[in-house]
Amino acid sequence: MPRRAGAAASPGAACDSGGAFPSVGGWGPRRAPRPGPAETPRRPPARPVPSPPRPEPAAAAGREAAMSLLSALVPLLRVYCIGLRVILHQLRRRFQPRCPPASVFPETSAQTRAGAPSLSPAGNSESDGQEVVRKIKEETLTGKVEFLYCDLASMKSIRQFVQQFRAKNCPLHVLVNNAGVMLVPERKTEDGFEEHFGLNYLGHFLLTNLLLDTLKQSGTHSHNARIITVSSATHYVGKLHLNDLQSRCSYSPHGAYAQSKLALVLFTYRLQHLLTANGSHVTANVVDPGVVNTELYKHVFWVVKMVKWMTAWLFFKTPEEGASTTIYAAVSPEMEGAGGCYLYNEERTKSADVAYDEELQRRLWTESCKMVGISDEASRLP
Ligand SMILES: NC(=O)c1ccc[n+]([C@@H]2O[C@H](COP(=O)([O-])OP(=O)(O)OC[C@H]3O[C@@H](n4cnc5c(N)ncnc54)[C@H](O)[C@@H]3O)[C@@H](O)[C@H]2O)c1
Repeated sequence: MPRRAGAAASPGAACDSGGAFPSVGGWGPRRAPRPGPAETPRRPPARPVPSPPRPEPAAAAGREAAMSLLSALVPLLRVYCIGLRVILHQLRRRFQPRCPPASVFPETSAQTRAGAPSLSPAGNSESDGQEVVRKIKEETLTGKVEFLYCDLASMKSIRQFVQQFRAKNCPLHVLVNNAGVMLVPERKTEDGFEEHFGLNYLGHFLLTNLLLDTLKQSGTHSHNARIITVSSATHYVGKLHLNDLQSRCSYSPHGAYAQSKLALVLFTYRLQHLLTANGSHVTANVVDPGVVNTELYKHVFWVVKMVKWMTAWLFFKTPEEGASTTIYAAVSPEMEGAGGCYLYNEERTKSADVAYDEELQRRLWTESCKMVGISDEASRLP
């Protein structure tokens, strides 16, 4: 700072001094030689230009620390506020008399028990994946379940997964973009992206785009292929910083998580727009599971962890309850042909206003294509 202030003052002083520092090089206008002392016309002495007050280094550092604290605190409070609102809503619903959610998924159970669809749970943990495969096989008596490794924090791994999947020549009727991390400390993915943005958003952006041809070939007029992307209520308080998507200027884990979830909503709406413009038999919807008792909270502050541990049975949804809207979006006959919806508690609802901003959707899409290295063919479409 002091250097900048000094640098700014010098040229001004030079100009005002009426040639105290005459131009000698080629850049400034040539001037007549300076008159000698006898001929010097009487001019009032040049007034020194007051340089801007220099901030004390300690004060500046203090102000900077306060600003960065504030930029971490605001997203934190916003995320906790929206979390509390969702919890209160869940609690009210829990004690409301409702019809049992019985026959929402008759198709699924029939299909899976008959062994019709094959499933490819994908993830970055071989042991967890094999456990999922074992459970599905146990419950559905179908052998067509195979775990495929895919690390969504690595563009290379995503490309390898897609290659492996395509080599199987299987149709793809439902793609669920579910993986996510929350409130991780500031760190980068293998490709150098901020982890929330890189994994939660860009990973799914690339995966979906690479699988789009297979999805288009699998969907039909009466049975559209479906893309379901799991977002979160935190998107309502998210801010998309198009000029700083990697949170380089200031990092807040809460802000970064909320931004990644808002990006997923913007992405889904843009994707649906492009699919419709293309006449594809594929739909894209976005799901908010609510506040669910899962491993997602492993990076929260220990006090919050304690509170969660004591109260989750009352305030949080079980993983099964949390998954129900995703399953509804994936198989419900009511959702056949419906795209561009934000679903919460198995109902269509409104997402944040900013998510409907088509210009923002378009700009994010273009930027994302550049980041993951795919061509933005959509840029030619309206
Ligand atoms: N739990 C909640 O309260 C809540 C609320 C809103 C939204 N969500 C969203 O629901 C989704 C599922 O989260 P969850 O609550 O089941 O949490 P979870 O931690 O139990 O599950 C996250 C999943 O993501 C997978 N994953 C993490 N990193 C990965 C990587 N690099 N590559 C591939 N897979 C990876 C994990 O293996 C795990 O299966 C997330 O997108 C999350 O943001 C959860």
